[in-house]
Amino acid sequence: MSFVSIPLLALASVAIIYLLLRLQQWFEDRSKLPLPPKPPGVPLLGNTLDVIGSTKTHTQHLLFGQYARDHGEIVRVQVGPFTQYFINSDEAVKAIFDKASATTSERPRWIVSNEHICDQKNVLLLNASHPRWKQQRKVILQGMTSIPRADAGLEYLHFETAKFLKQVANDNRLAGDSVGLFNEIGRYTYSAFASQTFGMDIPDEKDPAIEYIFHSGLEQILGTLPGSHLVDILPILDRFPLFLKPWERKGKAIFQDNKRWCDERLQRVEKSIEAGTVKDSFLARRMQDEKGMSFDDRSEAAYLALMLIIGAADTSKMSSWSFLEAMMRFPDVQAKALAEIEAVVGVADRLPVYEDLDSIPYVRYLMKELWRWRPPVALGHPHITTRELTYNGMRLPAGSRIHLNAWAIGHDPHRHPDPERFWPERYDGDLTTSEQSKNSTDVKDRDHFAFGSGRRICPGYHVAERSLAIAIMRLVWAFEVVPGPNAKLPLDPKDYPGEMPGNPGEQMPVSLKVRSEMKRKIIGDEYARAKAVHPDMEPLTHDGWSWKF
Ligand code: HEM
Repeated sequence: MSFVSIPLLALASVAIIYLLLRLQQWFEDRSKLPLPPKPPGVPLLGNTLDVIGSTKTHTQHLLFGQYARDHGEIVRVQVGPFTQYFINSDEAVKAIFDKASATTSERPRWIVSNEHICDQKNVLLLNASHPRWKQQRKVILQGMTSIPRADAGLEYLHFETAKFLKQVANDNRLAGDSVGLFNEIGRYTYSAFASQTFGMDIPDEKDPAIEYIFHSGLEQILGTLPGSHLVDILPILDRFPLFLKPWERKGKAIFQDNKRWCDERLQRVEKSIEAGTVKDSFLARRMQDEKGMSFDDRSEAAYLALMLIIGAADTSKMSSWSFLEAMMRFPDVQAKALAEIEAVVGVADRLPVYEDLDSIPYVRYLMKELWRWRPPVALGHPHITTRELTYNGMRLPAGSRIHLNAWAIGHDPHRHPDPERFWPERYDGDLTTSEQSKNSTDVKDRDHFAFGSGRRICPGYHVAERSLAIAIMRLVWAFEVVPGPNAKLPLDPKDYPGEMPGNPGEQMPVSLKVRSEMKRKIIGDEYARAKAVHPDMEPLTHDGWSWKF
C-alpha cells in the first residue's frame, strides 16, 4: 500500500463512520416526533448566508420575524455548525420557558466568555445548575432589585434625569445633536446605576468609565455569539497547553483587568466604611451585611456590581432612546401623553416624579407599548435544554439552543393588530406591573416578553420600570420631540439601525425643544434643589484603557 493511500483510507473510514452514525440517528429519529420546521437554506451551510447578510444590515430581527411568520411557533435555524431554535409564540414560551423551566434554564457552554473572561462569576452567563447562579440571583434581589430596593434607587434616577433635562434645556446645540443626546442619555443611565451599585457617579459623558464598562460588557456578549470562538465549536482545543491557547490568555487577562478595576473601587468603599463616610450602595450594604466575608467574597461582590451596571445601563438607555423614536414618529401619541401628564403634574408647577405613575394610566400603557414595539433584547439570550421536550407535535432534542423571540411575539399581527403602529391604547385598562403581567393566568393577557421568561427572567424589571416611567414622564413634559433638521422624511427605521437588533442607533435624527420658558425655569430650579441634597459622590473615573495584549 502506498503512503498516499493511508491518509485517504483514514479519511474514507472517518466519512463512513460519520455516515453510519447519521444513518443510525435517522433510524432512531424516524419513530419520534418531527423536529420544528426550518427555513430553506443551502446544503451544509443551512441558513448561514441569510443570517450573516441580515447581521450586516442590522436586520436580524426582521429575518427571524419573517421565519416566524412563515414557519410558525418554533423555527429551527442552522448557522454554521450551530442549530438554534426560535420560540415565536406566547403559548410556546409558557410551555417551554415557564412550565419546563427546570429543563430550559441552562446556558450554552461559552469557554472563552464565561470561563475565561468572566471566571464563572457573571450571573448572565452561568449555568442555572451552578450554585453561584442561585446565590448571585438572591444577592441581586436582596441588594438591588426587590421593590423596596428599587424604590430606594429612585433618588438617583430623579437626580440624573433632572441633570439631563437641565443640560438639554440650556444647550441648543446639544438639543439638536442626536449623537450628543444619545451619549447624554447613556451618561445618566450609567451614572444612575454606578451610583446604586458602587456609590460613585459618572459626572461627564466623556468619562472613560463609560467606555470601560461598555467594552467590558461588549467583550463578554460578543463571545457568546455562535462561532465567535473556535474552541466553543471544538472544545477539545481547551485541552491544549496554555502556551497554545491565545484565547485563554487574552480572556484571563481581561478578567484580571476587570477584577483590578472592581477591587480599586471596593477598596475606596472599604475606606469610606472605616472613615464613617460611606454612601449607601449595593456594594457597601453587601459588605456591611456580611461581616464574615473574606476578600475574595468582597471582590466577587464588587465584580457583581460591575455586571449589574452592564445588565442595567444599556437596556435602560436603549428604552429611553426608542421612546424618543416613538414620540417623534407618532406625534398624536406624544400630544396625548403630554395632556395626560400635565393633567396630573400641572403645566408648569413641578417636574413629574415616579409616584405620579399611579395617577397617569396612559404612562403605564406607553411603557408596555414601548417594550412590545422595541424590546431591547429582541432575540433573547440563549438557553439550553437539558432533556428532550415536546411541544405541539414537535420535539426539541436535549441540548437544544433556544431563543425567546420577543420581537416576533410583539410584532405578531394576530396578537397585536397593526404591530408597527405605536399605539398605547391597545393596552387600555391593563394597569398591571411587569411582575403581575408575567404571572397572568392566561399567557394571552401578558403584555410583552422584553424581560424573558421562566427562571432566568431578568431580575431587574422593577428597577427598569422605575427608570423608564421617570424618563417617559420627564421627557414628554419638558420637551417637544421632533425629527432633527437633517432628517430624511418620512422617517424609516432602516435608515438609523442600532447595534442591538430592532433598536434605533445613535444616528437617529431626533431633536428636543424645551416646551416653554416656564418649564426651563422649573427644570433649573428643581435640578438646583436636587443637587443640594444629592450626596457628594466620588467619580467613577477610569484612568485610561488598560487592556493591552
Ligand atoms: C429595559 C431594561 C431591561 C431589559 C429589557 C432587560 C432584559 C433582560 C433579558 C431579556 C435578560 C435575559 C433573560 C433570559 O436569559 O431569559 C436579562 C437578564 C438579566 N438582567 Fe435585565 N433587562 C433590563 C434591565 C435590567 C436591570 C435594570 C438590571 C439590574 C438592576 C438587570 C439585570 C439583569 C441580570 C443580572 C440578568 C441575568 C439573569 C440570569 O441570567 O439569570 N436587567 N435582562
